[in-house]
Amino acid sequence: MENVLEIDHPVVKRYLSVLRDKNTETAAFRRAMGNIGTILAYHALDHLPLKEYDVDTPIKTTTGFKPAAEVFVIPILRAGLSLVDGIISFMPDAKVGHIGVYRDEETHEPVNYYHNFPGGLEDAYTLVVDPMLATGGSGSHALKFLKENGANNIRFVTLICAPEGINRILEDHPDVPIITAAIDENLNDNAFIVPGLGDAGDRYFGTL
Ligand SMILES: O=P(O)(O)OC[C@H]1O[C@H](OP(=O)(O)OP(=O)(O)O)[C@H](O)[C@@H]1O
Ligand SMILES: O=c1cc[nH]c(=O)[nH]1
Ligand SMILES: [Mg+2]
Repeated sequence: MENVLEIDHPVVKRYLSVLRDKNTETAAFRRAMGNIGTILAYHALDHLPLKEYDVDTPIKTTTGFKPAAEVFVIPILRAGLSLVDGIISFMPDAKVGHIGVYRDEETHEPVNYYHNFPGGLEDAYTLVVDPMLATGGSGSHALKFLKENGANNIRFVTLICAPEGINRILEDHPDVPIITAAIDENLNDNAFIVPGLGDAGDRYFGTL
């Protein structure tokens, strides 16, 4: 699918299996999220623009590279926080902003309750992060809000997607590539991803 990268890697498949397993305890769930966050970041940053500069090795001067844009990581609270440690361990000087969106449990519509973004969204290379892309309502809403605040170079980083959520983002935000570890079957009557992993925020924070 154009604009969608579904990572196909044996180690990712293993971490995903740990995350999906309802018997996985909080500590192991957190570890797997952290490790997979790093792999997602590796792929999400594979088009990060670079600029050249001179590096003096002990032997001679050679060409070095540094990002031509600042990297911003914007988790959608709460569950988006679960991937942040893994992402910033790969990109330690990324700036982290926050957007709070929860999905109303009855209507499934997104509700925005908080935001705090670093200055300079216009020029940043921005990763919007949420492990679950279900109906796509929360993700689409967060992307619209970020664009209204100036962001214009955005990637959506997610662990597990439903086809419904992918279609929603592709339709509402055709300029935003999606990086994911899995595209699952569909949504159930409660708009949960099938087979999914259940409620990512509750499992990561131990609030089940
Ligand atoms: O694609 P959607 O249908 O909008 O569903 C996905 C959203 O649901 C979950 O958040 P939730 O509302 O459970 O909030 P939480 O992160 O605080 O647990 C998840 O982390 C996404 O943000
Ligand atoms: O499957 C789902 C859908 C929305 N939010 C989750 O945490 N899991
Ligand atoms: Mg939740």
